Parts: sequence; structure tokens; C-alpha cells
Amino acid sequence: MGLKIVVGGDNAGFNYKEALKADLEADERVDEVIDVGVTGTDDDTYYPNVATAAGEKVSGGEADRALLICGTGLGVAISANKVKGIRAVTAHDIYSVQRSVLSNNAQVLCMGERVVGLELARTLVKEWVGLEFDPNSSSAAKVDAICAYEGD
Ligand SMILES: O=C(CO)[C@H](O)COP(=O)(O)O
Repeated sequence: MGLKIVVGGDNAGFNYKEALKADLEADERVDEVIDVGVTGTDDDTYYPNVATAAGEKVSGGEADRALLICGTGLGVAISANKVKGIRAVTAHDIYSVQRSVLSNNAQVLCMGERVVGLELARTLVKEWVGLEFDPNSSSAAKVDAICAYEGD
């Protein structure tokens, strides 16, 4: 079965969110893309509202992952990480994107439209979709320690 992925961001990330959403919708590894906004560059909804809504969809099981875009990718990550059970990272290079899943089992990838070029962002998302955490890897106990701190 394919992935269900939430996409979202603020108006500073709207153009990338739309481009990356189109890529995900065309990706046969993805079953469903759920857009939680914003709806345009004139939509001033704050990034924390979008990012926490996206995180709640993942933590609640409605989606497997989320892709969040703001100006820097920082605010959406900070916000999504406030949702219990969410591990959100900001990553703009291939190694960090790979390790975000393979080491950290992060469900949320955040990027900044003002930081990374669009073609690199598209390549990173394409790579990200194919990654899978190995619960038998040596990283698993470290992720368990994060969950334990959070009270799981
Ligand atoms: O990048 C952002 C938050 O990390 C956001 O897109 C812009 O935030 P602002 O600099 O506070 O307007």
C-alpha cells in the first residue's frame, strides 16, 4: 500500500508546496495527498496553525507523513514537533533527508522556500518518499529513547 502524505505550509512556502504536491500526486508510491493549506500567497494563516494541523493528522493516523514548507523550514518544524509523537526535521541536503528517516524515523520533512532551490527540493522529496525506517536497526533504540522521554 502507498503512502498518505499531508502537505502544508504558510504563504512563504505556498509555491513550493504546490509544486511538491503535484509531484507527490503523480508519484505511484503515494496513495493520497492531503493539503492542509495555505490556499494561496494571500492567505496569511500562521505557519504554526498549519504545521500543528498537519502533525495531528500524522499522529492521529490519518496520514503516514507530512511535508511542510515555510520560508526557512524552521518554524513549521518547531511547530510540528509540539504535537505528541511527531518527529519533524528541517533538511535541505540528501544525507540529512536520508538520515531523518533511517536514523530518526521522522515522519515530517520541512523545507524552506527561501533557502533551497526548487529542483533540489523536488529531488529530495522524491528520495524521501522511498525511504523506510528499519525497526530492527541500531537506530531504533535511540528513537525509542525519544519516545520514552515524551512519555510513550
Ligand atoms: O520561515 C518562516 C518561519 O520559520 C515563515 O515562513 C516566515 O516567518 P516570519 O519571518 O516570522 O514572517
